[in-house]
Amino acid sequence: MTNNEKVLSVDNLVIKFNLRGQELTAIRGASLELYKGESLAIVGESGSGKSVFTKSFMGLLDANGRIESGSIIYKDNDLAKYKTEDDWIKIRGKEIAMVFQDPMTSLNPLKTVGKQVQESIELHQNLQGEEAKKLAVEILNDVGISEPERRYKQYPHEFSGGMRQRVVIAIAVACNPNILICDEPTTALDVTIQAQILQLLKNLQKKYQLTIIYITHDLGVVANVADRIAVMYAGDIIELGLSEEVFFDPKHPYTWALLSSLPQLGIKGEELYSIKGTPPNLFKEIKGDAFAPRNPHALKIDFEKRPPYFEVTPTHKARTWLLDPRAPKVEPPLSIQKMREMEVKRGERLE
Ligand SMILES: Nc1ncnc2c1ncn2[C@@H]1O[C@H](COP(=O)(O)OP(=O)(O)OP(=O)(O)O)[C@@H](O)[C@H]1O
Repeated sequence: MTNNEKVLSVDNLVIKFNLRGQELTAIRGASLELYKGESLAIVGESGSGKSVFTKSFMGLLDANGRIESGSIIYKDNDLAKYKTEDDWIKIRGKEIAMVFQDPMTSLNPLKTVGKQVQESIELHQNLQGEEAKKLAVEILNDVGISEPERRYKQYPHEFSGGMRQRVVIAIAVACNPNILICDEPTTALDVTIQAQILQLLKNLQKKYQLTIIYITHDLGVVANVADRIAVMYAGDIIELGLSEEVFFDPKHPYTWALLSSLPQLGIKGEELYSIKGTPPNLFKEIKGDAFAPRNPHALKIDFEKRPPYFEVTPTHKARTWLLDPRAPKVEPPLSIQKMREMEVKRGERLE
């Protein structure tokens, strides 16, 4: 985290969808503060609400969705109250931009990639024609596209998947946004290219002073790029902390489960941990801790009352009754304890 200046404050956000006359609560009172220049990863399994949560910052909820309550404060404005496209035009791209998983859905197949970057510059920055073109070539170069002048004139189908994702990132950067949301930006790519794209985003973050939100279901992917991690479960952020706090001292049993299921953390002889059961039905009201039915350590109160956030450190908090001083002491799974021991030893070696 580079400083304490807040760029976005989300407070108690509730988002509902209407589906064939029934109501689904996708986001259940989630709060988050985003600081200038940081990179924050939002992790959680499919359906936990990562996309809905972040799409609401750009007015991109599907037509059957609505913000029921809560606020999203950006530059003294409450985006949760924005209703019209005229309102959102001022935010989308210009202030908050998004890079989606599949580059083909964001690119126009009928326009050269250079033109698409240039149009983004013309729309969002005060530059036109040759000047905009010059900057477009520069940005293509910045995102690691070699021979940018030649490639400017090519069409998306002439690029590989990884190169297309670089173009999509170039278009987002060309809007000169404050916040860049990357929704599973590397899922569709193979492992080596994934690492290159993450490194590229890291470099661009510095150069363009971006605040980045990474959305992913794979904690392993963001281990090296995120300053902070927010863990999402059933439409709420259940743990939030600096990356090393969430990795090496996780407190919520769901975070334990998520971390233990990473193949790279598997311990020889110990069966790979998998999260049993299914996420809760979001059509129904959730009582207590949403993870309780799947939590082998659940207490009676977990089924009755939603846990508040308990502060672990000034930068780390988790919504679990296990952190209540009256709770019995429960040790995290062996793989988590081992990982922590390894980190402590590594720290001692470095001292
Ligand atoms: N238009 C919609 N209508 C009804 N329900 C929706 C709609 N969009 C999203 N949802 C529901 O909202 C919940 C959160 O979805 P969301 O896409 O944010 O999850 P996610 O964590 O991003 O998952 P994934 O990793 O699969 O993208 C899910 O239960 C999903 O089915």
